[in-house]
Amino acid sequence: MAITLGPNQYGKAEVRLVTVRRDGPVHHLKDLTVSTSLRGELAATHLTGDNAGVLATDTQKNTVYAFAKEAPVGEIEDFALRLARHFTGTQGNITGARVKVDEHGWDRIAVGGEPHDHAFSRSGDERRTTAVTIRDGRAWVVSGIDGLTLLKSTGSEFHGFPRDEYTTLAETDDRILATAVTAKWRYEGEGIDWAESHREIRRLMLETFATKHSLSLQQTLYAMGAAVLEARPEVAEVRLSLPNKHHFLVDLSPFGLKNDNEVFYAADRPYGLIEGTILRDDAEDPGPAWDIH
Ligand SMILES: O=c1[nH]c(=O)c2[nH]c(=O)[nH]c2[nH]1
Repeated sequence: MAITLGPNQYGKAEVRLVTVRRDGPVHHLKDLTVSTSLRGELAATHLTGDNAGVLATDTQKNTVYAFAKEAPVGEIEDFALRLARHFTGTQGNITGARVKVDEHGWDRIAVGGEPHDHAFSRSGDERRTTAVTIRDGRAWVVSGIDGLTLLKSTGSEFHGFPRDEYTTLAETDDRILATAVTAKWRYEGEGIDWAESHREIRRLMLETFATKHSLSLQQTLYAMGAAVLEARPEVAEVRLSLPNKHHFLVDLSPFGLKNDNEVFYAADRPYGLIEGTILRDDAEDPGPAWDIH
């Protein structure tokens, strides 16, 4: 029985790339997931382990990040074409390349009806939620928002934290702050215009995220909940669960490129998870709180 190598390809899957183009105070965001896959004369590595023709998948990933800095990403079709032509044009044994790019949409957060310069909410994925509990004939309504992803490309710092022998995190006075909001708020009473209340609570949380200069996600969390309680008397308590969706600056210096807060690796895990409850101190106590959430 003869065994042969059939069709094969290799590449880096799902490179998470976020770029911020800074035109003065107005920032433009691109959020892409890029996958590369190369084909060609690759028998040697499979059959003998000779890697002379294997452009490392790590190099393919670096190329994605470096290309994002060397010229504006532009339309995803153009970006994919540039990358695919590069791989097939520079590696003698690579005769085919497939570059897939998914673009994730972001809308500018509206503040006072005007699109914000550097704060965005991701399109899609968001859900409006409610959980109603009847206990001893009494109704408790807890409504909320799930999967509302927000990002600000400046206006966020994190420093002053303790440094022990395990601390490596650099202090920063300008970072991307991104999160996916899970919010639950407990209503006081029932005769409420639920739709209007939801719309206004959402607006208050988004505007606060956009405009509050952040020294920590914890501070932003508190400000978002407090803004709701200050403006909406029908709400007794707000609970927020905010993952810190880290965006790491890509080190482009090995390629002779400077990264002025423009090219980021959007990590999906692990992530910080910041959670908290913001309460009105005169709110009625619903009893064991988790029963109604
Ligand atoms: O806003 C933040 N809060 C933290 O507690 C924390 N921890 C960390 O590593 N980065 C951040 N950012």
